[in-house]
Amino acid sequence: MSLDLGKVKLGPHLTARNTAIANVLLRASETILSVPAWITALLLSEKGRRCDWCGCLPSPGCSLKKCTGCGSYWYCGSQCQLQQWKAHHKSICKYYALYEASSAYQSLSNEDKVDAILLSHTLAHLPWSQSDTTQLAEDSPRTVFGSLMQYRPEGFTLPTICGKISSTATNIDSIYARFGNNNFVLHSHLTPFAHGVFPLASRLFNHSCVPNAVARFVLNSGELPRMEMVAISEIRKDEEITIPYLDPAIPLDARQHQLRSRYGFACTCPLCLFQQSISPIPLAAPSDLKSLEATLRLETKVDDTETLTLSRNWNLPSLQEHLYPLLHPAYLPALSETFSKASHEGDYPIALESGLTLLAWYATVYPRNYPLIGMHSLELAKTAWNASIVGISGRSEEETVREARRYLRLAQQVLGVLGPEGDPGGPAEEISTLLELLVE
Ligand SMILES: C[S@@+](CC[C@H](N)C(=O)[O-])C[C@H]1O[C@@H](n2cnc3c(N)ncnc32)[C@H](O)[C@@H]1O
Repeated sequence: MSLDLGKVKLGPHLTARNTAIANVLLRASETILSVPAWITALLLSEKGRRCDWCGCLPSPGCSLKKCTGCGSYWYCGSQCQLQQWKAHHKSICKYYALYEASSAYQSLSNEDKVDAILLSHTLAHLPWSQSDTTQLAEDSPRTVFGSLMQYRPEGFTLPTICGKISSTATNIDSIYARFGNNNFVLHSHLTPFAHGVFPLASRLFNHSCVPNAVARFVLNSGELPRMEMVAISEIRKDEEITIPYLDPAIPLDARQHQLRSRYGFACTCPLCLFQQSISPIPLAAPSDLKSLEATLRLETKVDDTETLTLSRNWNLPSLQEHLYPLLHPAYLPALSETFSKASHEGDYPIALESGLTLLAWYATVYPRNYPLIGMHSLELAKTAWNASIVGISGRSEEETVREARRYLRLAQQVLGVLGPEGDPGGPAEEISTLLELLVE
C-alpha cells in the first residue's frame, strides 16, 4: 500500500512494517491529518449523555432523543439517528436489549463491552464477504482497515456480538484481531468518551514515548467525530511522525509491559532506552528529597522567569545524575498524591511547592508542548489563585496572583499547540476567564 496524503506519507520501518513520514517541514500546532471516524462506540458512562452518532453533548436547553426501538441509543436529532440507522443500527436495534442482558455480555469488563459494541457496529456497517468488497478503492476505510496489522494478545477471545451479522462477516476473528492494537480512545478536553476506528490514522502512526504529534478530536452535531493529528513540536521533512499510545509518565516496566501485551512490540524510543540505561534507579533518601526537588525546579527553569516558558527541547538524558532518584517509579505517584491532597485540603504552601515540582518533572520527562504539561499548569494556576484568596503567610497576595498568571500563560501556550478539542468550553475558556479575573 502506498499512501501519500500531502503532509504525511507511509514509509518503511525496520520493525513496525510501516511508519508515518513527514512530507514537508511541519510546525508545532500544525494539523498533519484530519479524518472522520469510521466507526465509534460510546463509553458506557457516556451512554444517554452524548449523541451515539456525533458524540456531541445536547445543546443547552435541549435533550437527546432516545431510539424507540431499543431504548438504548440516543441522538441529538433525526439527522444523526438516520445516519446511524443506515450505517449499522438497523442491524442491531431489535437485538440490543437481549444482547445487553445476556450473561456473555454482562461478564465482560466495561472496556471490553465497549469494544464488543464497536465490533458489532463494525460488522453491521459494511458488507464483509469477499465478493462484496472487490470494488472498493485502495484508500477506502474498509480497504485500509483490511490492511491493518493483526495482533492476538495472550487470552485473545472474540466477544459476543450484537445483531444478526455473523452470517455476512467472513472472518470476524481477523477483524477483531485489528482492534486492540489499532483503535483509538476518543477524548474531549483530554477526558475519554468513546472508542473509535480510524483506519488511515492506524495505518500511519507508530508509537513513541517521546512523540512529536498527538491526536485531538473535533465534534460537530450531525457529523461523525473527526480526529486531527497535530504536531506538538517542529517535525523536519522525512522525519518519522509518532504519537503516544499511552501516557509516557507511566513507569518504564509498566509501559513496556502494556506495549508488549497490547500492541505486541518492545518500545525502543529514547525515553525507554534512557530509563533502561539508568535502571535500577535508587530511591532518594528522604533527607535529600527537598534539595533534589529544588535543583529539578531550578534546572527546568520553572520558577525563575516572569513569563514561564519551557524553552528546552526534550533532553532528559542530560539530566544531572544525582537527580535520577526522582525518576524512580515510586516517586511520581507520591508527588502527585502530595499535590492533590494538599490542594484539596487547602494546605497551599505544600500544594504550590509540590505542584511546581510536578510541573518541573513533567517538563523534564514529557516532550515539549505535551498537553498534560498544560493541563497541570492550569491546575496549578487554580491552586495559586485559591491560595491568593486565602492568603499565605510570608507571601503577598500580589506575588501569588503573579504566580497564577504565569501558570495560566504556560497552560495557554501549551494547550494552544493542541488547539481546542471536543465539547465547547474546556481548558482554553477556563484559562481566558481566569486571565480576565487576574488582570494586572
Ligand atoms: C496502529 S499500528 C501502526 C502502523 C503499523 N506500523 C503498520 O504498518 O500498519 C500499531 C502496530 O504497529 C507496530 N508498532 C507501532 N509502534 C511501534 C514501535 N514504536 N516499534 C515497533 N512496532 C511498533 C506494532 O506492531 C503495533 O501493533
